[in-house]
This record gives sequence, C-alpha cells and structure tokens, in this order.
Amino acid sequence: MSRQRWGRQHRNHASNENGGGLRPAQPRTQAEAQPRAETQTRVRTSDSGNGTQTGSVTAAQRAVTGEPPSSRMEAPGKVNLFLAVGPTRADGYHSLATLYAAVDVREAVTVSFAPDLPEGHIDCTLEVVPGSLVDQQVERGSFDPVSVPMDESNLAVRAARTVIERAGGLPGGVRVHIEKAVPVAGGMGGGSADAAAAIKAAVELVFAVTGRETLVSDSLEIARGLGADVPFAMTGGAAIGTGTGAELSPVPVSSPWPAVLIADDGALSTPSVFSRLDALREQGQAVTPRDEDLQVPDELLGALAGDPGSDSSALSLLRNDLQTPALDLAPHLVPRLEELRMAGSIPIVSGSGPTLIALTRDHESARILAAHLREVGAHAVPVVLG
Ligand SMILES: C[C@@](CO)(OP(=O)(O)O)[C@H](O)COP(=O)(O)OP(=O)(O)OC[C@H]1O[C@@H](n2ccc(N)nc2=O)[C@H](O)[C@@H]1O
Ligand SMILES: Nc1ncnc2c1ncn2[C@@H]1O[C@H](COP(=O)(O)OP(=O)(O)O)[C@@H](O)[C@H]1O
Repeated sequence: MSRQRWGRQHRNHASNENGGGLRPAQPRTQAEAQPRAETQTRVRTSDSGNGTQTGSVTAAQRAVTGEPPSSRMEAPGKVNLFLAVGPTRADGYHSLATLYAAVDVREAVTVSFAPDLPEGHIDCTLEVVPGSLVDQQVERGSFDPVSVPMDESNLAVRAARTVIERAGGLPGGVRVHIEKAVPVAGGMGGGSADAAAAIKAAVELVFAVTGRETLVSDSLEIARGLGADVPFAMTGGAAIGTGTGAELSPVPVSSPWPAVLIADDGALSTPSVFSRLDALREQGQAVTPRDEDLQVPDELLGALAGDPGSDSSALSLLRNDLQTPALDLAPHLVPRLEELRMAGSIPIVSGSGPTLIALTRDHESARILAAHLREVGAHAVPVVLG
C-alpha cells in the first residue's frame, strides 16, 4: 500500500475572520487576471465533537513565521463525453458507464489550521474567481453565492472534517476557503471538485500539524464516500467511470480537446434528473440500456488517445443518457443546442446539466464561438478537455 500523500502545495498565510490574507489564485486566463470579485460569503459551523508554492511546512518554518500551517489544493471540473445510465440499483443509485474528461476550469480549496478556534470547529468561506463562468452568472444576477450551503453539508467542509477526524483530530479548529469557478449544480462536478481539493489539502494540513500521514487508499475511500464524482475529481485527466461512477480506469489523451462551456442561468439537481430519467423510462419514453451497452465505445477512446485509425466521426459516439431528462426539465436548452450545432460545433449536455459543452474543430474556433456567445448574452468560456 502506498504511503504517498497528495501533492505538496503547502503555504503559510495569515488568516483572519473574513478569510483575508489569502494569496490570490494563479490567474488562468486573461479574464481571470482581473481584480477579485467582492463576492464572499461566510458561515461558522461547529459540532460537539472534537498555488504554486511547494514544499512541506516544517515546525521550524512555522516558528519563524509565527503563522499557522495552511494548504491550498486545486481540483478540476469535469464533463461526461459519454454517459450510459443503467437501471436503478437497490441503493437508489444507477449503474453507469461514463467517460469523464477534466476541464481546465478548476476549483481551489485552502484548509488552514486555526488554533484560535475550538477543536472541531470549521469556518467556511467562499469567493468567486473573477472572469469565471460563476462570475459571469453573478454579474448578470443569475447566481447568488449565498445559495451554496456553507454549513456541515458543504462538501469541502465534509471532506476536511472526515480527513481530520479519521486522523485523530487537530488541537484546534480549521478554516476552509473555497475559490469557486465551476458553476453550481451545473452538471460539472464543482462540489465534487471542492471535496477532492479539500481532501488533499486536509491531508497535507494534518501532516504539517501532527506529522500523521494519510494513505492514498484512505483518501480515495473518503472520496468515494462523499459522492460518485469525487474520485474522478481527485485524479483529473480522462477516465472511464463504472459502478456508480466512482470506479475509475484512467485513459490516455493525446492532446487536450478544444471546446466551449456554456453555463445556464438556472440549475438542475442531479437526483431530480435521474428521477426524471426513471419516470421517462417507466412511461416508455426512454430506453434502459442492456448491460452490454454500458460500455464506453473503443472508437471514442481511440479518438481521445489520438489513435491514427480513428477520425472525427468518433465524435458522433458522444452520448449522455441524462440529456433527455435534463432537456425535459429545462426545455429552453433545446434551441440552444440547435444553435450550437448550426454554428458548427458538436454540443452535448454536461452530466445532469444544465451546462452545455460544445466541441469545436480547434482552439481558435472555440475562442471565436465563446466570444460570439458572450456577445449575444450567454455565459461562455473556451476550455480544453482531458
Ligand atoms: C450525474 C453525474 C455524472 O458524472 O454528475 P453531475 O451531473 O452531478 O455533475 C454523476 O453521476 C453524479 O455524481 P455526484 O454528484 O457525485 O453524485 P452523488 O452525490 O453521489 O449522488 C447524488 C444523487 O444522484 C443520483 N445518482 C448519482 C450517481 C449514480 N451513479 N446514480 C444515481 O442515481 C442519486 O439520486 C444520488 O442520490
Ligand atoms: N462546495 C460546494 N459547492 C457547490 N455546491 C455544493 C457544495 N457543497 C454542497 N453543495 C450542494 O451540492 C449541490 C450540487 O453541487 P455541484 O457539485 O455544484 O453540482 P453538480 O452535481 O450538478 O455537478 C449544490 O446545489 C449544493 O446544494
């Protein structure tokens, strides 16, 4: 069993009651290099129980700086290039076969030791990354960050708490700070990315404060316990997901695929979309695939791997069984998909939606399409997949 920990991106920073003193995230696009959005929401939670700068925080360093240790980790949002959904299982989940691809829109979570807070307390703060799709939604008034739960149900809080408790606790509280770039309830696994980043950051923090290590296998078990998409957010890249989506087989990507992400003004709850699929199937309006259909086609994997024998016709194999129920719940997406097809892209609903992903011929086409969509009022950014 590996004793390796996740990454090494410790940093020290002063943390105050408003989550201030946070080093700005590394700008990823020109748009994101603008000043930070003012949006910041914060709640304190408690219970009865208990970047780029690298290198571990040593006790000596802490003694010199006098700052509590802190770890900032990133994790990507995702799209599903293929998603075949099987029948409902006894536990209420659906067996599925999916092809996950990470997008270069990333969440970041900083977990900081807070000796001034009582043991077991977790403060959670959130800020919106400037220029991100979420920032575009906030600016247009279609998303309010206050709608993200900041209590014990927040996935980053749950992740940090689970890691810390399994490691035997810390002699104080913790601050969790989320930098949000992935649309909430958009079918892009943003909450799962927060959970994954928080697991990695908490593992590093526990090690910095106590010297206790967390096995990679334990981190992955915690990830699986937090949601079907969380293990993929831990690994990124591209992978086949089976079972509930948490059993992963990484797949190679020759060169990242260009695409445009189009966020919606609304949100769709994942359980409601699965329930609508069940209802459509019961009414005979959607087909339940046979077990042998729960397989990502080799041609699609070949296209992603740059197999010379594969060609762009493999893109016709893109599939999302949640698209029909998502469109049923959000019918305004139907003409939008058609417009994207007319513009020469290959669009598909991302996961349970309502975010759309439009694959383009090349990066320049993605840039032009995203700029055009923004001109006509959509929230769009060019991205690369995998
Ligand atoms: C649909 C997908 C496709 O990648 O992504 P999103 O659209 O949410 O991003 C995932 O399967 C979502 O993963 P995640 O959001 O982590 O799901 P979970 O929290 O574990 O489950 C939320 C709910 O979704 C339904 N669910 C999820 C996964 C699955 N294989 N079968 C299901 O039926 C269940 O109703 C479950 O209670
Ligand atoms: N850190 C978090 N970020 C976003 N949503 C969260 C978080 N923690 C809990 N949630 C809850 O999870 C729901 C789904 O979140 P998200 O992962 O963004 O969507 P999706 O499952 O569509 O990819 C949200 O509506 C919210 O209520």
